[in-house]
Amino acid sequence: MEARITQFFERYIRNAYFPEMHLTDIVEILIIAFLVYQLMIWIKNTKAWMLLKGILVLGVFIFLAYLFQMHTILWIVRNSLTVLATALIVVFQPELRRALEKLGERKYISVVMPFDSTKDKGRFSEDTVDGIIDASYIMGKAKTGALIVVEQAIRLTEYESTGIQLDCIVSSQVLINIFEHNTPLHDGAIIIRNDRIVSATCYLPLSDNMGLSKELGTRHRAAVGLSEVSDALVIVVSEETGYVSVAQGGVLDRNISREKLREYLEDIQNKRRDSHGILAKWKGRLSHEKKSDK
Ligand SMILES: Nc1ncnc2c1ncn2[C@@H]1O[C@H](COP(=O)(O)OP(=O)(O)OP(=O)(O)O)[C@@H](O)[C@H]1O
Repeated sequence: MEARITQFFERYIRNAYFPEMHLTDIVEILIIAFLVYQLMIWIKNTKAWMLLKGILVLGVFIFLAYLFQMHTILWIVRNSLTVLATALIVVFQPELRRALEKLGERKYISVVMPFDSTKDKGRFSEDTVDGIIDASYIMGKAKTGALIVVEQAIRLTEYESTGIQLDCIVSSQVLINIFEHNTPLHDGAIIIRNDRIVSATCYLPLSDNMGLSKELGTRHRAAVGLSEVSDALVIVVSEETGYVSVAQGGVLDRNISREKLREYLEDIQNKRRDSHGILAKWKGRLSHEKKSDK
């Protein structure tokens, strides 16, 4: 028995090829695993999922053409590959742009440059935070619909220009007044930059995330849509339910409490970076995915 085991080890284990592992190999594997995971999330949350299914069907078709040696079809496929690659870049231009913008976001830059001097400066004041929170919950109670965009590092000039330019200090009274029914500025979204409202009645891009609840209408889709293509924090007050929700990074956190909204706002004010850093957001994203899988 012993001899057999030794023989087995001699034959299979000793001759087996174990590549030499270095620390850089482990780091490389971790980076690739992280990138593949991000790619899978991206495919799941964008129109890439439908496209992937289309590509699979096309792949099966090409395979059959290859199997049955259909030369003309294979010739067409060979000659249109470059056009297809260019078409993919054009179709995914907004998503690719967003991915590059995300890389340039300050949270990643500050990992590389820990001495970033702007890190501890708040983007907006406590008064602005209080104004947004008070207005959101007063409007929620009165079932007044609202869409409030809080700009961060990425400038929202292209969306700002779809609305009416304003230059007004944020306060709960002004916000409530803007979203009052049957007033000229109540439709669409307002954009807040630092402590000022810079535009109202703005049109935001609608999300095509198929995972969003069917009971949500265009106001919520617009909030998620903008949060997918920018780093903005978007607050939605539902006219139907009075719920206050927040969209950030393509994820909608529905019916949140005052305290939670304050956490979101203080987080982007850069005051709570330690407890709400990249890791915490990652954990939050995982739990959101678990919830939406149910
Ligand atoms: N693309 C958009 N950009 C900005 N605002 C939008 C956009 N689409 C819709 N809205 C706003 O949402 C309003 C319509 O909301 P709708 O009832 O369709 O959405 P909802 O998500 O069901 O919200 P609610 O719960 O408040 O009813 C519009 O009157 C407009 O003010």
